[in-house]
Amino acid sequence: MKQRVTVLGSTGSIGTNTLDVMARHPDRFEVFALTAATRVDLMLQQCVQFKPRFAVMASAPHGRELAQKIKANGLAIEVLSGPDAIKLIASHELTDTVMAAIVGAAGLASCLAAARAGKRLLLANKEALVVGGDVFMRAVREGGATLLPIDSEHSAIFQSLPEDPASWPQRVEKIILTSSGGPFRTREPATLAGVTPDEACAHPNWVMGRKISVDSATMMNKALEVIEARYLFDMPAQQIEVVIHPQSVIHSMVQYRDASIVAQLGTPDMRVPIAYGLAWPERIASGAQALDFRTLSGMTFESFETQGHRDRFPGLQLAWEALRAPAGACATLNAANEVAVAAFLDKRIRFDQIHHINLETLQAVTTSVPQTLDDLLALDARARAAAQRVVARMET
Ligand SMILES: NC(=O)C1=CN([C@@H]2O[C@H](COP(=O)(O)OP(=O)(O)OC[C@H]3O[C@@H](n4cnc5c(N)ncnc54)[C@H](OP(=O)(O)O)[C@@H]3O)[C@@H](O)[C@H]2O)C=CC1
Ligand SMILES: CC(=O)[C@@H](O)[C@H](O)COP(=O)(O)O
Ligand SMILES: [Mn+2]
Repeated sequence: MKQRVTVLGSTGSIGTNTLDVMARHPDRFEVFALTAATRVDLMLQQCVQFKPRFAVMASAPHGRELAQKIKANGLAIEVLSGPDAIKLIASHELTDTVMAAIVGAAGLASCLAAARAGKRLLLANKEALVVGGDVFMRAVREGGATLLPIDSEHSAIFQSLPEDPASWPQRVEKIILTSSGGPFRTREPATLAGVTPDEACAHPNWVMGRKISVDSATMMNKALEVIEARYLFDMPAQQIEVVIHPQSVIHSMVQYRDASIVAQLGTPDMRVPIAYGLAWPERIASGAQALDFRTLSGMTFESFETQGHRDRFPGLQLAWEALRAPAGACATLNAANEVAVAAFLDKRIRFDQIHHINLETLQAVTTSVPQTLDDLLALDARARAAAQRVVARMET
């Protein structure tokens, strides 16, 4: 029987790559539902090609626009709108697999719904786990969901770990996350105040959405990934390390107690971890090119402690600081960062101010240990309001 897949965030970079992989295997996969926020015309094209049972837009006006176009094209697809509709199809009894590819904490509620409904949950939406933390992982356990990482580093780690999670604490010395260093790896820290959103989004190796691209440029992406690894693999924060590897060939590594290191390598193409998640434990064609070692010019590594990286990327350290604080600190950090990145992309603040907003918000918001989705959403809202106040002060 075919896997019936729901793609949350189907119009984004991960969403379109997911549909690309699925289209290569019509015998294995069918699209059950698609969701998007603003790109109605792309959603319509996807509906024409994949004929899902449901198409969901995040807001009612976009839902109405899509419904008109679906009707005009004579398609028999049910159009819904709003966050509750996204939750509904993420947990629908007729879907087996949910690709979580909404950007930001906006994806948290649908991830939790899929987890509680026991779905095979393919997690690209790292912010949902950073915000959800233990609440998220509890929902996965209690719902009996299968959680598979899509983030390239976490897919690499998952592929490099032994099959039995019970053996990880005894066997694993540490996790080594690789980071490209982004577009500003060699840039003088003092000049970062003047960079534009387009410069920040010009990632040297990966083509991605604008929010994650800015995160790569500040290395907040790696901070979020440290927190993501902490929860996904139940790994103490002090056993997670970051090394700068500008070529993005090694996607991450696991170091074992005997000093052996196991890594996953490949060209920088998200269709590889997506195909792995869709087919796991099997392997299927992804459409990506394999590495050609005869033409690979080299692999290099830089310590975070050298070449001014600490000054260039002050945000990375916040991951370990947030993980040392009460659990809500990770949600606060994420909310601040989402607000700061949006303000930078809107040209309301400078690039170097992103870190100051994150730091100040972390200091301003007192955190507790959230127990429920409502607790998390309330904390997220409080942290966003605090971050907006810092942005407003910086704008003037
Ligand atoms: N891109 C990549 O290579 C990687 C991405 N990730 C993670 O995957 C997630 C998606 O990233 P990416 O694909 O780059 O992002 P994009 O910005 O390209 O896509 C985001 C998707 O989410 C939808 N969306 C945005 N806001 C909302 C909302 N409030 N409610 C519902 N849907 C919404 C968008 O709809 P619309 O476009 O219609 O407005 C779009 O479909 C992020 O968490 C990112 O960190 C992780 C590893 C690699
Ligand atoms: C493709 C992917 O998983 C991104 O998170 C990517 O890793 C970004 O690269 P850097 O954050 O290492 O620059
Ligand atoms: Mn990543």
